[in-house]
Amino acid sequence: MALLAGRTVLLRAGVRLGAEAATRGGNGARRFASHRVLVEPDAAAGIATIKLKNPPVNSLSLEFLTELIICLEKLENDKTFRGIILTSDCPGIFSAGLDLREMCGKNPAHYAEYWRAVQEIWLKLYLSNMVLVAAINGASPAGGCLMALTCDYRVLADNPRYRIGLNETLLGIIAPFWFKDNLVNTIGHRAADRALQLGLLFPPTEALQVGMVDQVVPEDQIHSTALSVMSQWLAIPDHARQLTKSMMRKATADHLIKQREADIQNFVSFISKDSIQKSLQVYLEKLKQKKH
Ligand SMILES: CCCCC/C=C\C/C=C\C=C\CC(=O)SCCNC(=O)CCNC(=O)[C@H](O)C(C)(C)COP(=O)(O)OP(=O)(O)OC[C@H]1O[C@@H](n2cnc3c(N)ncnc32)[C@H](O)[C@@H]1OP(=O)(O)O
Repeated sequence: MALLAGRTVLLRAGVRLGAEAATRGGNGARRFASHRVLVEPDAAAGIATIKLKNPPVNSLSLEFLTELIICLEKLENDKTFRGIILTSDCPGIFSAGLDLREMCGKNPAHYAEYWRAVQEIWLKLYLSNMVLVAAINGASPAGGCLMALTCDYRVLADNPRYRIGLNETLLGIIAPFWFKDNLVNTIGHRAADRALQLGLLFPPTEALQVGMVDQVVPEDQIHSTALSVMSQWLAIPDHARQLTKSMMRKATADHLIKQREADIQNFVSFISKDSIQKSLQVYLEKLKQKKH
């Protein structure tokens, strides 16, 4: 069982926490990994590196999101850790965003369950008491970008194929208001207005210019840079940093929390429309045919 938004929910079949590996790392810290979320703890430094491993593209399926939510809950409750580095184990891809197959051809109850999990991961990451550094080592569209935007600092590997942004309009869908709020808080209103309407995916140089990421570094330096940024952030006393983070983020998170059920209903009715289903299917088909 896992706690989702204060409710205890049964994990769907297939998400078997019993299948977790729990071993001790070299420094004595407990190392745990589910199928798709690898955690590399450095207890001495108080840092855990989370590696997303849902090949081929780290799309955020319901099962993957559920594993990630559980992993974050565990880390948040473990006083050993003060910081998380969020990165990918899939070469060239940070995350392809929400799993389009969860939003196509399913029933309203499924859409509602899925959307609640999407809200939950965002709230968990955005309101985390820990320092979150995104080491973005691959393409990061839509929901992948959103995950990075929840972090306190973003380092992007310098590769023109690693584009980042909220490209929802290109799929014929709309970024929800809380995706938009998170983006506005990061790059400002004018840049967000343009980026959202055009569904812009920024290559590294432009992402840095617009403020979507804080640093662009050669690919082989991404982890060392994330570690050095982390040590700078961890030098700040936790209570002062955490209260400041909460002061900066609470209003944005409360905006969603207050409208959570209405947001789920909006999503379900929007995504169930025939025209939206058609757009998503066409987009998925294009992705599949790209290779042929
Ligand atoms: C008024 C009320 C409003 C309420 C709100 C309403 C709506 C909001 C709803 C939703 C918001 C959604 C946000 C999202 O995150 S949507 C997802 C957007 N993601 C993308 O556009 C990325 C698509 N993928 C890519 O561009 C490329 O795959 C990528 C650059 C990531 C990697 O390229 P690469 O060439 O390496 O790999 P591919 O060959 O393209 O893909 C391999 C394999 O994976 C499948 N796939 C890719 N992305 C997804 C995905 N997001 N979901 C599911 N599956 C994906 C792809 O089809 C290939 O499959 P196969 O051919 O091997 O079977």
